[in-house]
Order: sequence, then structure tokens, then C-alpha cells
Amino acid sequence: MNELRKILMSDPIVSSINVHPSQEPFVDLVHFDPDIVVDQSLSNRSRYFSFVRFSVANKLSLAKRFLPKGIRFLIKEGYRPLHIQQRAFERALQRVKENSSNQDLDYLMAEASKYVAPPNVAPHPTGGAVDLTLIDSNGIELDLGTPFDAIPQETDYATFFDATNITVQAIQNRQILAHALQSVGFVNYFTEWWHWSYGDRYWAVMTNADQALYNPVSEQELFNLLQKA
Ligand SMILES: C[C@@H](N)C(=O)N[C@H](C)C(=O)O
Ligand SMILES: [Zn+2]
Repeated sequence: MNELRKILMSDPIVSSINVHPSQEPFVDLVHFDPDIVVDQSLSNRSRYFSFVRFSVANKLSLAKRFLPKGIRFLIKEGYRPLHIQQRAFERALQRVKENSSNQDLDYLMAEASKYVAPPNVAPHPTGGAVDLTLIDSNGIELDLGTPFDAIPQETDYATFFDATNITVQAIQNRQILAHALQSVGFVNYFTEWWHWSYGDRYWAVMTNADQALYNPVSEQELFNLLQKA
């Protein structure tokens, strides 16, 4: 893993990034590359949950070449509609509010954004983000230190990419994941080992890009982009 810059999604530097919106099409990871496996467990969130921008899918295909033999990516979620992001963020905010003596709104927003991105900067609704883990040749998930989508505050922050309160094997597996994905230009959100993105505002901050490439799109807009492709 490259040196970690620890910037939260709620940091004003993320919302200050301009987007030069691309009309890049979306593709379905279910059909993109036979070596990339999609877990259907979050398919109830959107009929497009396994869709991402074309460049994201292409980068995943390139990244698989950096994995050890027999190890594959298991995709958990790509596109997420804005209304689901909104609801998830409200719940996360409510949870930290109930569990904190500090009721300052900036503090609560920062704590909530360790688990869910504020909707105005959220990567998943842009099609630039992907949540994923690793599986072996039998399709069994590798030990990455915590279950996928565990809440940081409920795991003693073991979800943080550079956590040390996990096994040596899990640390090594995180390095395998990071090596493959960073080699093709993805950036990680440091609070969640499974969250990687390209082209969104967070990616622009972390790579010092002048601007982000992808705006959030509604399911209808995503559908329209599929018709044009
Ligand atoms: C909720 C979690 N799976 C997630 O996706 N978090 C990131 C930060 C997000 O909301 O984009
Ligand atoms: Zn994510």
C-alpha cells in the first residue's frame, strides 16, 4: 500500500472538487470478465447494483493480472442509487448521535462518514466505486480481517485499511488486494479495506487530479446511458 493519506469523505476538500462530467457508459460486471465474480447478496438495492463505469470495469480486468494464481475478485457492490445512499447516511448519523456524548454536527458528520459517504460526495452513485474482496479457487472468501461492510466503530476500527489488530494473514491479504488495485489507478477509502474507486471526487483528492470525472446518476440516467452505448 502506498503511504496512507487519511482524509475523510466529509472533509470540505472532497466537496470542493469540481466534476467535469463524463458520459462514459456503464457496464454490468456480471458479464464483463469471466474471472470477475459478482456476489448477488446486495442485488435488492438496485437492478444496477453490479454496474460500474466502463473504465472501472476495464481497470478491474487489468488488476486481476496482479493477483496471485487462483485468487479472484469477488464484487459486492458497484452502483448505488442516491436515495439509498441518503438513507444509509441518515442511519449512520443517527447511530453515531445515539452513541456519542459529543453532539457537535461536524464531529458527528465526520464519524458517520467513516462508514457511509455523505450523499453530496458519495462515490457509489457515480459508478466510479466498487466494494470488493478476494476469493480462492474454491470460491471461498479470504480472511481480510473483518467481515465485508463491518462498521468501523463496532470492530475497534479493524476495518481501517492499515489496522494492526488483525492477523498477519489478513494483513497480507489486504496487501494483495491493494497491490492489484493500486497498480491500475484505484484509490482506497482508508476506513474500509473493501472500498476502492476511480474517477469520483475522493479519487481526485487522493490523486491530485484537477477534477473528478463522474457525477452521480439516477437509475433512469444510467438506463439512458446504456441505450446510447
Ligand atoms: C456503507 C459502506 N458499504 C460504504 O459504501 N461506504 C462508503 C464510504 C460509501 O458510502 O461510499
Ligand atoms: Zn464502497
